[in-house]
Amino acid sequence: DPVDDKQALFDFVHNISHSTSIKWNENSSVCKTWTGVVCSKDQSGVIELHLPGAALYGPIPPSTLSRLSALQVLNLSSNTLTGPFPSDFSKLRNLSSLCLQYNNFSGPLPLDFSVWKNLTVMNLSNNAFSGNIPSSISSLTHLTVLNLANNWLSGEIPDLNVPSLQQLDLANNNLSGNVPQSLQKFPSWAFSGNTLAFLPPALPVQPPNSKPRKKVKLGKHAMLGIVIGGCVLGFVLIAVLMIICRYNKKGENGIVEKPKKELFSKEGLSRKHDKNNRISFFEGSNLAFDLEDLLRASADVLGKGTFGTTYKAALEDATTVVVKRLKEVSVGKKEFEQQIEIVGSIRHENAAALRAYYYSKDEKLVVYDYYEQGSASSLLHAKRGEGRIPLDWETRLKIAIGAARGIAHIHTQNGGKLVHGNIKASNIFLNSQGYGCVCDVGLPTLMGPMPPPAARTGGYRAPEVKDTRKSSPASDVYSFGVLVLELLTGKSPIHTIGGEEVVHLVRWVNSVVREEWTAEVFDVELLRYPNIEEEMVEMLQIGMSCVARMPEQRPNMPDLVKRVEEIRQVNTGTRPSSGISTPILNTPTPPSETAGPSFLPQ
Ligand SMILES: Nc1ncnc2c1ncn2[C@@H]1O[C@H](COP(=O)(O)OP(=O)(O)OP(=O)(O)O)[C@@H](O)[C@H]1O
Repeated sequence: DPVDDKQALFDFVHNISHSTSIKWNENSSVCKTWTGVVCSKDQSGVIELHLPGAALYGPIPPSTLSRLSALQVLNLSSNTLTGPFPSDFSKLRNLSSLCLQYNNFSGPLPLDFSVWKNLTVMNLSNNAFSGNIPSSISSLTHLTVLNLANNWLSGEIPDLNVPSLQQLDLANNNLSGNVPQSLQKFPSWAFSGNTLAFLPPALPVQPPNSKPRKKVKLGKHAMLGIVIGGCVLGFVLIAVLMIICRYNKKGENGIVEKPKKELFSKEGLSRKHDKNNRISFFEGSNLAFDLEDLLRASADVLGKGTFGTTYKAALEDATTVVVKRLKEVSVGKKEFEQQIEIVGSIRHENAAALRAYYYSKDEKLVVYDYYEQGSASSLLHAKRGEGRIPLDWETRLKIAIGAARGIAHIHTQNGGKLVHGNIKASNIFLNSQGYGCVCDVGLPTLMGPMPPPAARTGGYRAPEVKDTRKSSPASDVYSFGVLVLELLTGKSPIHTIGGEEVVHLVRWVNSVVREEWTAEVFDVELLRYPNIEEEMVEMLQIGMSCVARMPEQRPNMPDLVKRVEEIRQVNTGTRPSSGISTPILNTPTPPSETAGPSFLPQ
């Protein structure tokens, strides 16, 4: 056994609060029996340490793990580790994979990443790291995965020109400025939840003429020509300026309008619109503007989704709306209008009202109210770590109840033929009563065939759905189930664990429940609320029934509404007084998914 490494691990585990599942016996072989420890072939040193979800709590004791000089893989994800990034990790020169996601680390990232020359996977997401992204990351020439999402990182993104990089996620930070050219190849969701611009490459600056210029003597005629030419140009410029000033004067009062930030036009919203095409408003929308107003509105990009770019637009009359610029609309104008009329007529407190639309050859726009509090996704995942306001159980319950009611209502529309087709946490907002409210109804039917499940939507999409246009009520139920599991676990439908390993939330929940570690599935943020154990377990059972592999085994929406509404009523007054004990439920695994990885090695 590597004696020094064994001692280092011992010092670590004795100085940190941890779960009882770490069974490290001093008298047994560290290489053969210690949970989560992997040694080199010749057993001369510990090369991997995997302790995800091991209830590690507090700062990493200094001079413990940093003594594992041969360590290559360190996975301490999904714990409650706090404090700054451990500075002594700089001694772990052989690290190739560093996974500290889903903890409460805070403070700046280390300045000098060049010490970890072999690093290929780095996941520091879902912490409270702040400050800038260090440019020294570009010295990591083997880096393939970089995930810094859901932190408090700010400032500009340095030009991380790492050719080996294959996966990048910087979403939900406070980053600003332009996305460097070298990173624009990554999908836009990797940058969402920041204030970033995707600017085209700057035009190359003409190199100064290397040849020494010859001094040319100008003759008298040439000088006269230049003076006259200069005067004419001056007059033209003054005339143009006067015309511009006149044009900008408003009415009689002579006030010149302030220049506006016309992001729509900058982003390329076509000005070649057909004069005959007007924005059509739906009943009760209280909005009145035309395309010109929209073009003049100052707009911020909220994100780029499956259907196009979404903008938050502030109109001149101080109204704020959300405008989706749909790309790849495959249906013609008539079909578009028929479909959009169905969606636009929906009025339900749990379905976001479609306020207006615009259809022309070049542009297709849909307009919604702006939901200030953000989506269930941002409430759940943004800014994990210190300084975050946790999403309480009451709100999660209300999100699920509202979403269920909204989806159930959608399924009754158009003679029972309407489906949502894209239920996901980023499409659920909070209505004025704090209940879930479903947005983006029916958009998939307007689009061309969508590509096979991309990482961002795949986690919500029912296994039988190969093309988003072919969604069904049962596939909406599946997506709702994933949303429920996301609300319970605080984890995204697809996330990485151990860096290289992609985890499907549905499989993970199934495997944890099967292993009788049910309490481990719940979001640590929920553990602070007393007496909600039974409610969470009920919700878990609901979520798991929705994600059954076979569509016919899933419940229908009206039944689901009843079940989620009953969670509170049933448990009122009968809730246990204690916290969570393990195991609290031993549910037989539904025949839905194959087993996936669990958080702790057995
Ligand atoms: N009405 C709205 N009010 C506030 N934020 C919104 C609104 N509609 C969308 N957003 C936010 O804007 C961002 C981009 O939305 P968009 O719908 O384009 O993409 P998405 O939800 O990430 O994916 P998808 O296109 O598959 O729905 C998301 O963060 C979303 O939550």
